[in-house]
Amino acid sequence: MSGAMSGAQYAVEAAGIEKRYGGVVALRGVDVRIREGAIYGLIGPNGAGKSTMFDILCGITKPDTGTVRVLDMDVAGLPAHQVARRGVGRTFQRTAMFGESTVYENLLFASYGSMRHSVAARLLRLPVWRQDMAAFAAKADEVLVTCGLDGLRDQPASSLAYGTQRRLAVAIMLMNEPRVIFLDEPVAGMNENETASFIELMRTVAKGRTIVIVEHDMAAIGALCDEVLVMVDGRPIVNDTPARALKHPEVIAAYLGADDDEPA
Ligand SMILES: Nc1ncnc2c1ncn2[C@@H]1O[C@H](COP(=O)(O)OP(=O)(O)OP(=O)(O)O)[C@@H](O)[C@H]1O
Repeated sequence: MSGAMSGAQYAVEAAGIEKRYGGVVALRGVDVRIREGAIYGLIGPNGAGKSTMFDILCGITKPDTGTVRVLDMDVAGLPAHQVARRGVGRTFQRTAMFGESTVYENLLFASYGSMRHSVAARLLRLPVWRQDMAAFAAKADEVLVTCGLDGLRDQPASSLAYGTQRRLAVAIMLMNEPRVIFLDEPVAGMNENETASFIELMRTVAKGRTIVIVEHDMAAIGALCDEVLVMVDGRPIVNDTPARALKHPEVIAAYLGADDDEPA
């Protein structure tokens, strides 16, 4: 692997990651170091091991071998829900939300886990409940504006256009104030305008956060990422800026050999 960038603080550090599924070797020894504040892409042809690596970095899949630290947590040794509670957010390819509920209600549901009040406090409208709800309302207002959803708060989630639903998925994630965000193919299925507006949103959201993206859309990767790791056949090939990584001879050869993506 060549061209790794230097940086003092890493939000994500994984070393020696190996993973097998029965006889299939998905990852053959992958190291990743992602600087705090970076927008970092995992790319490569189909079957390269990107999704497996991504799931390992955010704690959903456990590696067979290797260590993973995110925000100094030992992610490989923690249950996924604990990782999620400690500053790590993730969106999924299939949008996870309550379709019949409004945009605002979806934000409220996402916030219950971090609220302090009991059911009794809510029923009795005790001060602890009022404080939680005031904090929620302030946060929700901020997140709705950031995500361009402030005019849509009372709309059922299922009535939103696909690209807007994806922005709601980001809003839901932002309610828990993640410091590291994992985005799984965020612009897949979006039209050109939706993609452009999503990229704009990600630039805003990236301020003060680290973002890790798996994405097949190379234009989106080029527009967003400071740095990419190109994986081929379970191995890291190059870690560099998108423009330089996509000129690497092994990367060009790997994409030419695949029938799915084009590297430029
Ligand atoms: N749950 C699983 N069971 C068996 N094999 C798996 C499983 N998940 C992944 N694999 C295999 O591991 C390898 C890496 O898959 P992975 O999905 O991580 O690649 P990818 O780069 O994300 O591919 P794509 O771009 O097509 O999503 C592939 O050979 C895949 O078939």
